[in-house]
Amino acid sequence: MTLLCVENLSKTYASADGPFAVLRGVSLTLGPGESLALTGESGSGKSTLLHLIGGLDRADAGRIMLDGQDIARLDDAGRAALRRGTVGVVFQQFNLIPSLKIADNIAFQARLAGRYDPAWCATLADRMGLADHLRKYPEHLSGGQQQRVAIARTLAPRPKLVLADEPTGNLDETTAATVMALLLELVAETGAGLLMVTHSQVLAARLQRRLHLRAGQLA
Ligand SMILES: Nc1ncnc2c1ncn2[C@@H]1O[C@H](COP(=O)(O)OP(=O)(O)OP(=O)(O)O)[C@@H](O)[C@H]1O
Repeated sequence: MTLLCVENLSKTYASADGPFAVLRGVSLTLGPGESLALTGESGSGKSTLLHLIGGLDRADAGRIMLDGQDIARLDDAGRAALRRGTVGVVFQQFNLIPSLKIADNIAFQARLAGRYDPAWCATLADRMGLADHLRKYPEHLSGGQQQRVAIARTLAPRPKLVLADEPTGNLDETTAATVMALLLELVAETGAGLLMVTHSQVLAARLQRRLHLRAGQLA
């Protein structure tokens, strides 16, 4: 089954100069285990598209089928369940919870989703090189370590689809490469689909497919 099917999606924002059509009939599909890079100039609507797919915002027209469900037809509880368990999101900002130790940050999303698996969380921490940091708080970790925590947290509930928005944009080149390699490796192992926004052609080339967003449409 197709994991994600986006059909003819449109989104218009109100601006001071009148309505601004960010997305104008965007369609794409993604299967389980597939990875897709989404590139496009700044302001081309990449983050908007990711937010719509993640159920964080609503489209004006078109349809998003995720895991066989039309997400526009879900009620609030259904959308919340989708955001917690089916879809995992990694942003450029790490968004860790400062008052929670690393172990609890990693487990947070999975616990919310009722899918906490201690052995899998331990594996993620291990693979991410975080095993020695589990009792620390986020402020005591480097940027690269914090982003690895954020990725582990996203993967902990075993989402079927991972949405990543410039996930290594805040890291230096070497750290970014390491973190990206881990992300790709673990996503591949879980069999999730990956849709990643990036400005980097080098990163985009590491994914199986690539789409470019221009003037609100995909090329
Ligand atoms: N909530 C909003 N209200 C009004 N306009 C918005 C809103 N969110 C985004 N926009 C506008 O929509 C356009 C697309 O924004 P978006 O963040 O999706 O672009 P992007 O391709 O992700 O850009 P970047 O690569 O710089 O992150 C921009 O012109 C932005 O100003």
